Amino acid sequence: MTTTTSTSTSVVSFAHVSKSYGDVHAVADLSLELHPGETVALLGPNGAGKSSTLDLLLGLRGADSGSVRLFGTTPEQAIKDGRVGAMLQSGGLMEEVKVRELVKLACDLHPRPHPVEEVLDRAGIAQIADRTVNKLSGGQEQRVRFALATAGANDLIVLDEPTTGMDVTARQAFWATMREQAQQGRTVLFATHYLEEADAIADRVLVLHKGRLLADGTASEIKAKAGARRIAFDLEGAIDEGVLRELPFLTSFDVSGRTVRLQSTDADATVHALYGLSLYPRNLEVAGLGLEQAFVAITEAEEARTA
Ligand SMILES: Nc1ncnc2c1ncn2[C@@H]1O[C@H](COP(=O)(O)OP(=O)(O)OP(=O)(O)O)[C@@H](O)[C@H]1O
Repeated sequence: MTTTTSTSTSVVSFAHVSKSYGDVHAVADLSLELHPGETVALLGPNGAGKSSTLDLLLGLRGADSGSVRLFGTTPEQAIKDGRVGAMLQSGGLMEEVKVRELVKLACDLHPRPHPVEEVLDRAGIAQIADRTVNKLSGGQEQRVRFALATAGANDLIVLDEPTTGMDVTARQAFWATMREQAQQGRTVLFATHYLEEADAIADRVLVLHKGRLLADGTASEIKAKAGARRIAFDLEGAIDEGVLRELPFLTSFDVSGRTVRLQSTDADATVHALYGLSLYPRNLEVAGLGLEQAFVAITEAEEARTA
C-alpha cells in the first residue's frame, strides 16, 4: 500500500523549492500543487526553468531548499511505486534494440504494467515495432519515448516538450491519447514552447520566467491576467496620431495605412473616449489577447519590473 494520507488529493506538491547553478536561479521559491485528472502546461521562454522543475519533480536533481512531494511521498518512492511515467527531452534510447524489445523491457520493469501490444498500439508504433531504435525518425523516436512513459498504469505523466519533431497528424494523435489518459483520472504535466498547444490542451497553465511562477490559471485566466485587450478600427480622412495616442489606458499603438491597432487595459473606456473625439471608427473590433500575446505581456512586464 502506498503512503497517501492527508495529501492524497495532491499529486505533486512543491513547497518553496529553489535550485541554483552557480549564480543562475533556475528555480526560485516555487510552490505549487497539482491534482488528479489535471492537464497542466508548463510554459516559459528558453531558460525559464521548465526542465529544471521537471528534473526536481522526478528526483533527478535535488533541491537546494524547499520540499518536493509526489503522492505524499518522495519522488524516488513514487517512481518506485510505478505511479509516475516520464518522457524527457534528453537521454538517449538504447540504440541496437528493436522497438518492441525496448517497450517490453519498460513493461517488465513497471510494477503495474500494461500489455506490450497495447502500449505499442496506443503510441502508434505497432507497425514499426520490429525496427531497431537507431533507424527511427525524430518523430518516431518521440513516439517510442511516449510508449515508455505509458508502459504502466501511472497516475502522473510528465512530458518535456513531447511533440517536438512530430508532424501535425502525429501531434494531434498524441494529444488525443493524452486526453484519454487525463479522462481516466491521470494527471498530465507537460512543458511546451507551443502556446497554441497549451491553449488547446491544458486546463491549467503555469507560466515560468527566470525560475519564478508568474501566473497559474486556466488559459483564459492567464489572458485576463495580461489585462489588455486589442482594439482595431479603420479611420477615414487624415489620421491624427498625436490625438489618438492620448486615448486612455493604451499599452500599445500602431497605425498602418487606414488601420489603427491598439492594446488597452480598459477597452470600454478607450472606445468610449474614441467616440468622444468625434471620430467615426469603421470595422471596430475589440478582442482579448491570444495566449501568446498574454504570455509576452506577462513576461515583458516582469522583465520591466525586475530590470
Ligand atoms: N546543469 C546545469 N548547469 C548550469 N546551468 C544550468 C544547468 N541546467 C540548467 N541550467 C541553467 O538554468 C536555467 C534554467 O534552465 P532550464 O533548462 O531548466 O530551462 P528551460 O525552461 O527548460 O529552457 P528551454 O526551454 O530552453 O529548454 C538556464 O539559465 C540554464 O542555463
